[in-house]
Amino acid sequence: MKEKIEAFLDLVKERNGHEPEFLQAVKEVAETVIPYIAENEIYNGKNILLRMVEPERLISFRVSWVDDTGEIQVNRGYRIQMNSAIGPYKGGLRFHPTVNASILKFLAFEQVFKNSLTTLPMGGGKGGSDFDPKGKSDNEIMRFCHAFMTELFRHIGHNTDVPAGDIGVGAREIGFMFGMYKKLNNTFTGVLTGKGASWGGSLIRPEATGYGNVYFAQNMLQRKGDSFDGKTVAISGSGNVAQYAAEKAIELGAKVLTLSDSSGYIYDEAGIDSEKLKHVMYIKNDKRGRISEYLETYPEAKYVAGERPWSVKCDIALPCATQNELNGEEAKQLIDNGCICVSEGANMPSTPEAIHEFQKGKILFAPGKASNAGGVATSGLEMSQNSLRLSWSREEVDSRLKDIMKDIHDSCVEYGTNEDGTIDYIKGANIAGFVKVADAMLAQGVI
Ligand SMILES: NC(=O)C1=CN([C@@H]2O[C@H](COP(=O)(O)OP(=O)(O)OC[C@H]3O[C@@H](n4cnc5c(N)ncnc54)[C@H](O)[C@@H]3O)[C@@H](O)[C@H]2O)C=CC1
Ligand SMILES: O=C(O)CCC(=O)C(=O)O
Repeated sequence: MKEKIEAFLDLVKERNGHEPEFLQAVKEVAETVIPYIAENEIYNGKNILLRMVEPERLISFRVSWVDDTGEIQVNRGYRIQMNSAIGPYKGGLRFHPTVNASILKFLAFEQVFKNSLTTLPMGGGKGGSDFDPKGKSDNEIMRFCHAFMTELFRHIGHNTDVPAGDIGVGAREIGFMFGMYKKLNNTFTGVLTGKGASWGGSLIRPEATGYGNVYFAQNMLQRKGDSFDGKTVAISGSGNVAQYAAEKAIELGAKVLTLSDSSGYIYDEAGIDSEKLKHVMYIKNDKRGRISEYLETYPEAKYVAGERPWSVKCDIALPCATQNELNGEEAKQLIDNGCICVSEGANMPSTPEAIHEFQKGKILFAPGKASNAGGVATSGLEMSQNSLRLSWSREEVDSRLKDIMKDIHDSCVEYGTNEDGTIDYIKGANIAGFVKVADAMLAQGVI
């Protein structure tokens, strides 16, 4: 089996050798899915995984725009349409200077499995730009988003490809892009999700990824007779996912100790309570400042520049910032400090070495493609509401989100139970996500 997996990975490497993040994501899936394919006759000899690692379409385009000084800026835009076997391409747009084809291909590949896990009919895609929103004025953001959409619009549509937010793309950017799409197409459709509530957005979508991650962790803990109540929680990031993971953890009786950004982390020993979290939301969402500014209002907290929060003693860790933000050494430190559960809010935040430590330590570990699927699931619910021309209440959407996260958890248990009764949530998520897409691909023939 080892040789089979290596031969497959060598082939993928030959074609994508310069794409380390993509190869990392493929390796993690191949290690669990290839043995499953070998055991299941119907998938044998069909090269399904080889087809799944090749995007159906990869679009790259120039985005020219004028900054506030009158200078012309040029960025690169992308949309990766990875797999449409079970529904229209669906997945976020990331605006960050590190964006490149490797990062977007890893995200699009993960998205295919994640969307399949949600039980909703969504294929997988991802896109974005190497545009850096940091320090840009609202007008510059608007001009960039408009310029980006003047090309993207011809590749997407509410039945074709439905983008949404990701790092650097929130409600403000979705608004600007939706406006330009509507103008160019002269149609008001649910072509993007994450829209404002008064113009087609779903309640709870902003909260959904962070809440969903905590619901997933809650399911893992409940299975062991445990809960969030009274637990200490370390969270990385301070953006959309981190903020709402913190909100839900606090609501469930946990004490949130940390938040971070790319410059460092804050550690508040007394706990970041609801009021303090509101202030974080003001710093990050309104002022668009740095997490270190927390100390201007709460000087009793500590700020550690240039570090990540994983040396802080905690019961539960929720990495909610970005890929490869938790390495093997940090994973060891978390376990040595008594951490019992790691649930990924970000996409692929744990390095392979970190995952190895979590598995060796036999602690609860949820891979992002399962635990952060609440965001895209609620995007799926936004698409349903748009089609029905209805808006569901907060309670209705939240209750569906909870049910979906429980279904995803239970699918992971179904496909990921080891002989000793422990659950390999990585294996469970990969196989459960694979089966639905593979069955659809088989039914649709070689296309
Ligand atoms: N927004 C959503 O609905 C979903 C987001 N995700 C994933 O969650 C993660 C966070 O996304 P959002 O919160 O939406 O983005 P955001 O733009 O709202 O926040 C990103 C956060 O990550 C921090 N960050 C970025 N680069 C960093 C670095 N190199 N080191 C440390 N911190 C860094 C930023 O300072 C910020 O706090 C990403 O991995 C994203 O792909 C996953 C599922 C859905
Ligand atoms: O809601 C969506 O379509 C995008 C979510 C996303 O980008 C993700 O799950 O990583």
